[in-house]
Amino acid sequence: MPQPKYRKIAVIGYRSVGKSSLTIQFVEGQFVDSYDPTIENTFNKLVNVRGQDFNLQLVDTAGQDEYSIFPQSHSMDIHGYVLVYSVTSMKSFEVVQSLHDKLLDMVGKIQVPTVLVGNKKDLHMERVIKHEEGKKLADSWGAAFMESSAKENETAVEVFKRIILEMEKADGNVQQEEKKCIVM
Ligand SMILES: Nc1nc2c(ncn2[C@@H]2O[C@H](COP(=O)(O)OP(=O)(O)OP(=O)(O)O)[C@@H](O)[C@H]2O)c(=O)[nH]1
Repeated sequence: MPQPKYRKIAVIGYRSVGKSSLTIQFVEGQFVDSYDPTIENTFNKLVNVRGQDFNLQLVDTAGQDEYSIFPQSHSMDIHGYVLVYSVTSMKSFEVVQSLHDKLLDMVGKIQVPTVLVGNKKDLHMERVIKHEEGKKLADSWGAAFMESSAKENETAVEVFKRIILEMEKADGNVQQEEKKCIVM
């Protein structure tokens, strides 16, 4: 049995987009309806993807805006990034673009393993960002894209499995052929 791989993941985005809710849904399997702004929380979870155990450390970061100074700690020892916006908030979509730019500047690379997530997809009536817009942005970054609802366990799990696959790809552990059709 291979040893578990330790991977540290930062969850980043504008305020109130659902970073904590997605992380808690994944780690604890529950949705918390109340809003309690995060300073920073760390969670650990062991997951198995394709027969490999991953010992994940998830850093749920404080909400940022385009004026925030991107904390240096968010670029150190991090293997993958979950960048979150809310499909109900144009502001959060703009902010996630600025955060991505700052992130690349900080790590000094042109690409890092990233999943762009459009959260709150359950709020159909309040949607202002189309699926295609999110996908286009992620494509321009060379990142994976998905929409989620922190109310559903399934999509929260998918977000974190997707970032594991992105990190594995970056490490050369996913065959080219598999990239076209990713089976979870
Ligand atoms: N309907 C719906 N509400 C959500 C979803 N995700 C989060 N919320 C709600 O949105 C509010 C903010 O969620 P949080 O998870 O605290 O957001 P956050 O991004 O961690 O916020 P900060 O700590 O300020 O950065 C809470 O009231 C959540 O219950 C979702 O997918 N659907």
